[in-house]
Order: sequence, then C-alpha cells, then structure tokens
Amino acid sequence: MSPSSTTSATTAARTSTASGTASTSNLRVRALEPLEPPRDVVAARPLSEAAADLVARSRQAAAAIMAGHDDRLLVLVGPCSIHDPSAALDYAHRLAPLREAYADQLEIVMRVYFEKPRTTIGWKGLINDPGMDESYDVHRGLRLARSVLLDVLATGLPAGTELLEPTSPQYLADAVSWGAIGARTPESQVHRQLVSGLSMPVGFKNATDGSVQAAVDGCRASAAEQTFFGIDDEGRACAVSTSGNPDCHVILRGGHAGPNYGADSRRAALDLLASAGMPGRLVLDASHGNSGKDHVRQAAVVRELAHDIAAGDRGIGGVMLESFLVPGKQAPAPEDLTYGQSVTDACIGWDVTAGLLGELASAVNARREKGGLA
Ligand SMILES: O=C[C@H](O)[C@H](O)COP(=O)(O)O
Ligand SMILES: C=C(OP(=O)(O)O)C(=O)O
Repeated sequence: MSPSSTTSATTAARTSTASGTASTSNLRVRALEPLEPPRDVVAARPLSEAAADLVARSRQAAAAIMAGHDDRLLVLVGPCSIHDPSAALDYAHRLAPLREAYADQLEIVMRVYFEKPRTTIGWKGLINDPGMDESYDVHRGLRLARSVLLDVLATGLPAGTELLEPTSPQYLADAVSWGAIGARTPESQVHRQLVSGLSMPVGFKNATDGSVQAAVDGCRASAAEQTFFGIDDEGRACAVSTSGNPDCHVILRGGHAGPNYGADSRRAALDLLASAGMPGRLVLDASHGNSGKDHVRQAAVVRELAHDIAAGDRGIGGVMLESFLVPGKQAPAPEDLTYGQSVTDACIGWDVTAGLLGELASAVNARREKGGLA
C-alpha cells in the first residue's frame, strides 16, 4: 500500500479562508466556544470566609499527616464520580457528622470528582457532560461543579478531586483541599507543571502498569519551579511561572499486574521515595487495581490496611475509598437511574462505609498505643 493511499481524505484536504488564502489548520475541529472567564464563574459563587477557613485548615492537616507531623489518617472517601448533585449532597450530610466524630483519629475529606479519565472512551464527568446525554454543556458543568463544591463545604466537609483538565482548576481550586493526579497521567508533564502551582497537597497515583517510579518522579517534578502555558482568571492565555509544590505524595492504587497495597509493596514505594530524597508516607487506594474494581473486595482491602495500621505500621498516611449511598454501579444514562449509585466504578454502600470509618479510627487509636509515629 503506498503512503498516500493510507491518508484520509480529510487529512489531504485544505480549506480556503474568506480572504481566499489557503489554510491547513482546524480541519477536524467542529466548534470552538469561548468559556466564561474563571473570574465570572467564581464571582457567581464566591468562597465564604467559613469555607475558606475550612479549606485552609484541611489543606494544612492533609500536608501535616502526609509529612508525618500529625499521627492521624487522611481518609479520602466518596463517590467515584459526581453525577447527581442532590445525591452528592445527601452523601455529604451523612459523612459530615462522621468527620466530627472521628476528628481525633481521621482527617476525612470527601471525594468530589468531576473529571473522569477514561481508558478509552466513556462519560468524562459532570463538567464535560452534565446532562450525561452527549450534549457536552461544559459551561453549565463548570458552574454546577463549583456549586457542588461550595455546597459540600457548607456541610463542614473539605473536598478532594482529580485534576485532569489543566485549565479547570482556575474555576474550582480555591474550594479544593486535596488533589489527585490519576493513574493515567503521573508521567504527564502538563499535569506535573499544573501541580507545581497548586495551593493544596496533591497525591500522584502509580501508573496503570503499576509503575511507582512514575508517581515518585511526578512528586519531584512538581516540587520544582516550572514555567508553562496556562490561563489567568480572566481566561487569557498566559505564561505561568510557579514556585513548586512541596506537598506531594504517592498513592498506591494497584496496576495491571495486580494489587500493591501489601507491606512489601509499601516498603518498596517508601524506599523509592527515600532514595529520591523525599521521605514521606503513602496513601493507599483500596479501589481500582487494588480491588479489581470490586466494591466487596474494596472493603476487605480497607480491613487489611486497618489491621496493619493497628499493628503499628507508620508508612500508611492515608486511605482512599470509593463509596456512595447505594453499593455497586450502574450504566451512565440520564434516565432510569438508581438514586445514590455510582455511574462509573462500583462503590461501597453507605452502611459498610460508616463501619469501615469506625474501624480505621480504632486502628489509629491502636497505633497510638503502640507508640504512634514516634
Ligand atoms: O475511577 C474511574 C475509572 O477507573 C477510570 O475513570 C477509568 O475508567 P474506565 O476504564 O472505565 O474508562
Ligand atoms: C480514576 C481514578 O483512579 P485511577 O486514576 O487510579 O484509575 C479515581 O480515583 O477516580
């Protein structure tokens, strides 16, 4: 086959502009819709003093826990993705009293995830397609996401989210206490640069192939000063220069070869961090590759981690759980949805979640009796 016969008709085509000059760009772009400037979206739902105070306190607590200066456990718990703001808020109202009740042992942060990275294709989250109907009303999605974040903060819960689109943090990050770089992006320079300028602690997941080095390198790159392309709060394209984010850590989430939440995997990850000059603690994701996306298995992983914490393990700084009101998952479709059930990965249901949080709190008490982090 000759090279020209593999070239699609569109690639070979050229367009002509109104002035009659030839153009070779945007041949596959269907539309360009300017977004509202971040400043306007933020002004429509500004952060209150009380919410800003909660965000600042919980960022500080998460950073102190992951650095080993606070012997509590950071717990990132909530739905795989937000698709129904009412159900998310209902969940937050149930979780907020547990944050209070276990404040001495756990720093509970709700997973409030709006951007889903897909292995191939699929629903990409509330910001990208809030109607879940392929209408892609990103403008509504951004405003809705900000509203959900502020409503969650008003219950007294801080929020954590995955940072996927490099420009969306300008709309939301003031309301976020903890961020994640997902398993599909720890090697992405774009994401490492973004993290270098973020004001909150950020966890880098190991890559989907299981590489922890990718996450360790992500932490190192994000701790450095960076200059890159971004936008300002008026939405103007900018050269952004950052001072680096020292509050980064590694999240073990398992990979294609299987789970990596066990003691040997944890020790190997801590050694990698230490040899990169970044001693610290780990977040253990009980879901994804560590549970084979089976929510029943996820609860078993949390219990195994609680057992190790109670036995005195000092390297576990945090645990992530995917949890919603109703266990399991359903297909993402705008109609016939079960209220409070995940439309992405399967989640643990509410009752089991509440029990697991109690078990994690007891494990922290037991670790303290064994000398804590000293
Ligand atoms: O956490 C959610 C999913 O694991 C992630 O977005 C990938 O999902 P997919 O493999 O179904 O695309
Ligand atoms: C997408 C997620 O996880 P991972 O990047 O580990 O697949 C997630 O935590 O929502």
